[in-house]
Amino acid sequence: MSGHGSPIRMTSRKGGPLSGRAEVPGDKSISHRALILGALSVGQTQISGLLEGQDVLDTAKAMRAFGATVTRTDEGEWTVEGVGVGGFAEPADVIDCGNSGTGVRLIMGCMATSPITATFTGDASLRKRPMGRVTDPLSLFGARSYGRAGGRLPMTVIGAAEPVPVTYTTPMASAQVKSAVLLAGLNAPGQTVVIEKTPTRDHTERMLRGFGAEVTVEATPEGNRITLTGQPELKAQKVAVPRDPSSAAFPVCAALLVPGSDILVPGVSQNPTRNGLFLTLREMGADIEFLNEREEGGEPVADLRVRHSALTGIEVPPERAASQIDEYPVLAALAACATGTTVMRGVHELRVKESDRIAAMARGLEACGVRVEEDDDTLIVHGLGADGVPGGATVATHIDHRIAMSFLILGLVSQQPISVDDGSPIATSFPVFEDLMRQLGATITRD
Ligand SMILES: O=C(O)C1=C[C@@H](OP(=O)(O)O)[C@@H](O)[C@H](O)C1
Ligand SMILES: C=C(OP(=O)(O)O)C(=O)O
Repeated sequence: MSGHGSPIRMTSRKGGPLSGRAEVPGDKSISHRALILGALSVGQTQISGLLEGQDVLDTAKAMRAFGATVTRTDEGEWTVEGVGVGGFAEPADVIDCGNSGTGVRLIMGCMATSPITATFTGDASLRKRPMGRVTDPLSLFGARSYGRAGGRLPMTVIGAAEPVPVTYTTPMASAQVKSAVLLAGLNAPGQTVVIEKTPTRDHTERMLRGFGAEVTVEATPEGNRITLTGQPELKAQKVAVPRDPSSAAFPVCAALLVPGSDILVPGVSQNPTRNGLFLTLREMGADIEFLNEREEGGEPVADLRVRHSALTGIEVPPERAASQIDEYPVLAALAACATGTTVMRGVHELRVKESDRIAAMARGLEACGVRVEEDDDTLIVHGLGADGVPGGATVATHIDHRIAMSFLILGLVSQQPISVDDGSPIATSFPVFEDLMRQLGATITRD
């Protein structure tokens, strides 16, 4: 049974300014996709800068179970010897995707149009998350699935022996759903179409093109219409993974909050489907310079110079939600130290992440002395100003890496230290978080 190791209680407290370079690891979304598309290609894909977080390591293990050869060199490069589109073997055992929604949903997509059966599970957090959002469209290709009530893991997917192509409008803004449909479409004859009302991260489309698939994107009144031509031969590639903007968010917000700080965060992806937080922070008054803007691995990147700033609460435009969806927890923590109120609407999707992130942030902030309001789709944080957050609480993280990191950042400026009951899930996305923050000068300890 998939588990979750012993809890690691962690505490952060006030200290001096942060300075230096924060070299955050590779992008998690791109890392999953590089392994998956490598496995679906012919030849040897070479990946540099892969995020070696547990979520991605679980995807690497899954790709081996479907027949790909995945290896790591001593220099930290990864290679994937692929089996080609339609070449997946039936795994001999249950596929355990750990804590990763991206891993399980994308992998379900890419096996659903092959005549094989696979059973998926995950940790206690992933087993609570809805899978119907991917198995519903996968059934249109001819796949069948059997899971627990509410479309929960463990779940068995029986791939379609004679898949048909699909046209599907995603009912929620989700790159995981979009990607699952496109990956399933790879092994269906003809054209598979995904229509999304709100644009979501486009790494699957970019990388599919990079591996040789034909993918077109057309803006229509209904939203983006993405068309994939099925059964291409994907060719192995060299992939350079840019640094993860969702991980960069933590040192960036820490530097904005801690007086006197001045840090450089190099090589961070600035893909417009991912950069919402940086726009929001600037509107709040953040001093962030975007230096040396360039292209790396098919993605726009920049070096961010971030200095301590006085911040003001804002109303975050709801149409920006998809482009900063994973950054709301740390934004909520930062908003607690702004002057005035920060209103975050259109954020219902946060309720079905590793935890219910609206509830987890609201309860944690309240425990730290911050007034919040929430409804199904909204989180409102009443800022207490730069030195105003009392802290002095232990916050429940609910097996959610981003909740843990967000409160450890808040503890760097609250009047009393803040503890999290379990920092172990941080290793799913940002295994070097503690070391990196300590090197910048932050005081974060394991109790
Ligand atoms: O496709 C991806 O790589 C991701 C999509 C997002 O999830 P949704 O598709 O559920 O919005 C995001 O929250 C997740 O961290 C990564
Ligand atoms: C939501 C996240 O990941 P996933 O859905 O892949 O578990 C995240 O990393 O914040």
